[in-house]
Amino acid sequence: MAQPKYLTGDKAGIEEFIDKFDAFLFDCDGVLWSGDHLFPKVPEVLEMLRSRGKQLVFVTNNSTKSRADYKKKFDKLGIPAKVDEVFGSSYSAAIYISRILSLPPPKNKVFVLGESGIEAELESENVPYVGGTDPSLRRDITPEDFAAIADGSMLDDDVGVVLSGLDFHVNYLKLAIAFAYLRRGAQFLATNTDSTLPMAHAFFPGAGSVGAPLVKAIGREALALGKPSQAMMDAIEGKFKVDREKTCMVGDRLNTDIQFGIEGKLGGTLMVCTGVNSKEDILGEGKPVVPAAYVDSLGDLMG
Ligand SMILES: O=C(O)[C@H](O)[C@H](O)COP(=O)(O)O
Repeated sequence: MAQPKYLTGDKAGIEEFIDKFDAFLFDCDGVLWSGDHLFPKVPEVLEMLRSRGKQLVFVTNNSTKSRADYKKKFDKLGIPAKVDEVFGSSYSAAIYISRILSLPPPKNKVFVLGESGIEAELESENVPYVGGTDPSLRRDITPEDFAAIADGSMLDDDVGVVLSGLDFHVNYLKLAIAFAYLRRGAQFLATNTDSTLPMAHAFFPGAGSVGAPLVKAIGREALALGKPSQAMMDAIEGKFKVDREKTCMVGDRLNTDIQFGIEGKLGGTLMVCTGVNSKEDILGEGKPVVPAAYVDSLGDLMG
């Protein structure tokens, strides 16, 4: 497998690389920022690409925020972006449920293991849901709960899907309810299955780690609708009409972002080393996923 091209400090190489593409799909956590800490020169890079007529799409697996929430974050961090340029895993899951799965109402209700970003995107697609940020579920399970889950009186007969995402309020009660729906035959979906969440320049359990207890209990994986799922790439191509050959995926995580671009047969992939993976993960023989090029940090594209 060809070695990736190192572009940091290579002005001519950067120009040549950028000129190959009309569109850039940007991962967010680990590429643009860590939490609320913007990496150096990110606004300048995005502005430079826009000034050269490039189409930008922000493709994030972080299901805690809706597109509107991300637009607020971009504004707060001084990043020029339009809400329609954001395509998150919650939106991808909502589109899949409403337009692809499209279970016949009323059996299309979703039990959410996740935050308000998922709820907002389900609402944007008129998909009914329960669970999520419901405060009545943020408590210890009781003997009465065990009985009511077991006899079904606590469950909603219209729930046909369990959607698992990054949930900062996960607890045994919510897992027990989700598990009960899965045992009743509900479809098992995940916004994404990232093992870790890059935050505050460190790593924390990711969406995949939050949903792992359900995978263990039910004995099967969820269908993930975030990167590297090609259902997400197809939805992005359909919405933004990008030419895959002239599109580049920019990411920090090999097994989601870069794999997403390679499996999507995009014209190129660029890894930045400010997030999950580092250059040691892509240099040398026998590496499973290798980007076309890499830089130390996104700001290096300013040459
Ligand atoms: O655990 C997660 O959900 C992910 O680590 C996180 O949200 C990834 O976000 P992205 O890097 O795709 O913006």
